[in-house]
Amino acid sequence: MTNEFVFSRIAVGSDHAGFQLKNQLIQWLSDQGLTPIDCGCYSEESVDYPNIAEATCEKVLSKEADCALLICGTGIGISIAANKIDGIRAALCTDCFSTKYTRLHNDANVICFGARVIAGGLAEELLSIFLKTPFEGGRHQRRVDLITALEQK
Ligand SMILES: O=C(CO)[C@H](O)[C@H](O)[C@H](O)COP(=O)(O)O
Repeated sequence: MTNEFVFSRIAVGSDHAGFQLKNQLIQWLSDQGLTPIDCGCYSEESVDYPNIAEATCEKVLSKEADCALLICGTGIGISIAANKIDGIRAALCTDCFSTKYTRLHNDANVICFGARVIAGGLAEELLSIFLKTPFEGGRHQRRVDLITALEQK
């Protein structure tokens, strides 16, 4: 990992369970000089995470954002929803190793957190790793291409 960010515009979305962590991480992104794009939700009123996943991932597909961060209670529901969208490779991350390798090997373009699972400090650390780690390409590009081909079936 370098100290340089490889992404600068980050679409950020959460459901009600992730609302507080979303706000913390939006502040952290701004503090790093990056550009967070807040895709909601905008309060702790209950909302449905598939709608948030769709609205947030749309920013990546339209190239308004370079990548996205999604948060729900466990991170599972919102990552399942995001991975139904063509062109999205969403990774639910809870540790440094997986976070690094989902960028190096999977070219993940969405990182997901469970706000009821990990603390804010770890989330900041993982987000930093994700945003600073480039895709390795090579044999991994072939595998990512095979994933993309699955979307056409
Ligand atoms: O979908 C989830 C589980 O994968 C998310 O954690 C949601 O945030 C959670 O289900 C929301 O639960 P709530 O009881 O409606 O707050």
